[in-house]
Amino acid sequence: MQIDTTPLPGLLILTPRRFGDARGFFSESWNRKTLEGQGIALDFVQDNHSLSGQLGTIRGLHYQAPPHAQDKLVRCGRGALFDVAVDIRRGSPTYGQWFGLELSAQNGKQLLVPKGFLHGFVTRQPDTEICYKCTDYYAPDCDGAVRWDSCGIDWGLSADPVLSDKDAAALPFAEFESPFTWEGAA
Ligand SMILES: Cc1cn([C@H]2C[C@H](O)[C@@H](COP(=O)(O)OP(=O)(O)O[C@H]3O[C@@H](C)C(=O)[C@@H](O)[C@H]3O)O2)c(=O)[nH]c1=O
Repeated sequence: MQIDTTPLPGLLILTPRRFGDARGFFSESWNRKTLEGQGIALDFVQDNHSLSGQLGTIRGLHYQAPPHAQDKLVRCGRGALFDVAVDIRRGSPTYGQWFGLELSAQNGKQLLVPKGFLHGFVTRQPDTEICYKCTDYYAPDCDGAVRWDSCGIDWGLSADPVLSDKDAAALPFAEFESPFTWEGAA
């Protein structure tokens, strides 16, 4: 697995090796033992998969608060998306900063989004599927959202995005009080 850092401490890009042949390719998108050897020890307990039909669909920006905060390993199963994480660890040298990366079925890249980050994405192709593993179970009482257009993110949109009612009504970043601290970061 190739591991690349980003400008935001703890946010990593994981690119699995692909073994190509006449049928296509094989790759290990997660291997606990291998990754532990590379300094990433995580216990994933839930695997999520969603489909967004329309190009320009945004899901986000989401987090789960402690005690059910989640690390997420995100990849694209079909199509292409621009995946975004925002540092919300109070006291972090990069608090409030965002990083985005194209994840596609073709490039196979994965974003490892640790606890203490908002996460969201915009689809860059119709019928795009996202798959992500999480280190804690879904906990609706700890579910939180910040408005997609309140963090200065360049989503690369040429029209209004498709949003859920929940995401359209989310709190702007300026009014958001993060439950995460830099000191609490693993
Ligand atoms: C996230 C989640 C949702 N659900 C249910 C609740 C709801 O009825 C339905 C749709 O939920 P949402 O609208 O929150 O789905 P969605 O907007 O796709 O939410 C996801 O967005 C991305 C960006 C993330 O980072 C995820 O952690 C998650 O927050 O699915 C679960 O049963 N388990 C889960 O883990």
